[in-house]
Amino acid sequence: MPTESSIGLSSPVAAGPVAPGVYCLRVAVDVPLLALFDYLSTVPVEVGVRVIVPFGRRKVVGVVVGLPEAPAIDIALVKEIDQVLDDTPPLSADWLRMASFAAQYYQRPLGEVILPALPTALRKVSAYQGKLSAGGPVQRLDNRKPVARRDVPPDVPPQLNAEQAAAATAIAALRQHKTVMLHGVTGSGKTEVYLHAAQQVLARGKQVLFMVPEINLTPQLERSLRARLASVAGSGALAVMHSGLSDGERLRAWLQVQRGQARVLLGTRLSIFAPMPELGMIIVDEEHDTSYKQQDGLRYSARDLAVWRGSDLNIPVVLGSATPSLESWNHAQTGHYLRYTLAQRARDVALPEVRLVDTRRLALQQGFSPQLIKAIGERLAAKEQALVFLNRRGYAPVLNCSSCGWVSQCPRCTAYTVLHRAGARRNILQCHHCGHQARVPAACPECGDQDLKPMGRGTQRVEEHLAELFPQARIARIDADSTRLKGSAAALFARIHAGEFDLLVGTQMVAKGHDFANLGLVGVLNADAMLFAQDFRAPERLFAQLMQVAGRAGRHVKGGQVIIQTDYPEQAVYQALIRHDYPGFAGYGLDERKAVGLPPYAYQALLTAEARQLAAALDFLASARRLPAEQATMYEALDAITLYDPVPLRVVRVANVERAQLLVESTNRRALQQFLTTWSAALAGLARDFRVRYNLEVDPLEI
Ligand SMILES: Nc1ncnc2c1ncn2[C@@H]1O[C@H](COP(=O)(O)OP(=O)(O)OP(=O)(O)O)[C@@H](O)[C@H]1O
Ligand SMILES: [Zn+2]
Repeated sequence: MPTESSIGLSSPVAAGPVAPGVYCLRVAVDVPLLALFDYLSTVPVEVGVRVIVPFGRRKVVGVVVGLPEAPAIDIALVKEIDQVLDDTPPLSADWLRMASFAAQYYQRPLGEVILPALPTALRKVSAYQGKLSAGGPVQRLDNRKPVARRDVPPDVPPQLNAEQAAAATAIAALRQHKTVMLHGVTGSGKTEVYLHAAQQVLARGKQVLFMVPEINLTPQLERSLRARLASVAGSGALAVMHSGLSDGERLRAWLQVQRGQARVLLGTRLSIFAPMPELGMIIVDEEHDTSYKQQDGLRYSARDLAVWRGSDLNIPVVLGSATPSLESWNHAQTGHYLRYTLAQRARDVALPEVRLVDTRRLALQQGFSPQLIKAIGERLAAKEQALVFLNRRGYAPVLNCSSCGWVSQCPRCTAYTVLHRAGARRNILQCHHCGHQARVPAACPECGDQDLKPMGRGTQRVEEHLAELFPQARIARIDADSTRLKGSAAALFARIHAGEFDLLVGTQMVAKGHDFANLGLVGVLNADAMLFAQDFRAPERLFAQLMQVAGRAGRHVKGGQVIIQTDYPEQAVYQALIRHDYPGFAGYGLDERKAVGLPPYAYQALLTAEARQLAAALDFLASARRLPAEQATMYEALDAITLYDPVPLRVVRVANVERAQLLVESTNRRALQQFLTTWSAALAGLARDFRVRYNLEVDPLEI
């Protein structure tokens, strides 16, 4: 019973019964390919309502997306729905428009967009039927005692400086859609600008969606938001949504915003799909951050969807960053986005001095230059905190036999295994690609020599060195390993902010957003690793990362300093950093992209195939590449499209699966979209023939 159209919503107005007392519903369910199916109902049901329907031998939850006059197939074959779920308001027309746009743009069936966006309980048959369902998840939640109110005493907002005031006033004055880029150097007080603009939107009775890249940024921000917004919108006006919530917490937040009880939603990328009936503004903080891109399932960019949703709802969207993505910067340069600049730090402090230490001719002590060691010592003596940044977790990236050259390798991946300290005396080898773990061999598996040595260093080893160098210092390590448990990142950051540590060692987790009050020095180790990465966005990302981490220094204390150790001090990235020159770096980057026709001057899609054997993946891609020339409908669009040769991924094998990719490019976004729609429809059948798994990613961030 699949219908003809796989996407596209029909009119929400009931078409009237197909027979007396019988209504036809078009329902989206979470299955691949044709995700819309027709059902009959004996009661009229609105578009946007969830229903339980029979599907094959199962029952599933679906969402009504259309009310056709007649089913697309023989009515005798059409089944009846099982149950109407009316314990939440229907998904609104604008919400469904966004889902439909995302489905079209990212080449996914509508049902695979709509249903995964809902809290689990709202899309689970067992939550509604069976012994334990007790009136359904919404009623169960509503029956429980209300949540403890988390009142935070109101704070006194600082007097905005002139740049902040200009930006906040201009943003708050917008009464229709405009995308505003708030380009503010690190510590320039972008948060205050958001808060002031948001307050005014709330005062007009609207809701605000405030997006941040990562969960570990939310506690600090959550507190300021509660403190600041209580007076305008009442306490309890804030809901928080991120992937670290339990199913119940997520459902609660969803209902609070959908019912309009919560006026502000603070959330990570998934919050772009929150139902907000009175949405009046969307704020995307650190808009350049790659966490806004979902990396599996529907591979959407929450930032891009935010701009789309804002335009669809005709409301302003604010994109804030010290280092905007080149895509967004380009829009600002061409006048497509409004731009406000905060060039000064908000407090009475200057941007930190950035110093490059040329490590080519230096004797390093366990990876540290004498300059960095001296600088750390001085900060500690002055009772300030210092941070050592190294974007590599574990003890050492590889274990090596010094007599035969053996290196520790993952048996399932084309990658080294990383040496980790798993306890006081216990070391393990761990693969960062598939999670595979192995004991550390007592002797070299190749030659039997016992002299196995860790090569290079990760955060654990740096922590160990620092403890030797500065035995008095209280050291905290912040990386994915030290913050694995739920809530532990928030707890660790709380202790750091409370001044319980003198020295911090961390990966990019510490780089973002945090307003450290007592941090005077940032030291950067091994930044060069990213300098020569193949990905064309690597320099942009390195610059952003270093600028962000540098920006943690000297935010409240004077004389902040950043020391970057490098073998390539003359590189453009580093030279721009010394000058804090984002516009210069971005201008240079955009010129380069333009010269070779890369985004934002071209649009891309990436077809990735996975198979047991690389050859199968490559064969599939080669056939996929030939398809268009063989099919007349696709051939027409081909003029504007470039299909590159299929190539193996850099890390070819992960968990015994081999991977290859095919890049599709066009300077014409619409042509690319048209092409992808026809092409992706044909790919599914092809993949079945070749027995490969594949995914098609639009606007890929990594190639
Ligand atoms: N007008 C102001 N007067 C005094 N202090 C201010 C003012 N505005 C903001 N601040 C303070 O300045 C500090 C930096 O602000 P904030 O964290 O918002 O910077 P940011 O622009 O988000 O920086 P980053 O991009 O580095 O995260 C905070 O401690 C904030 O409380
Ligand atoms: Zn592995």
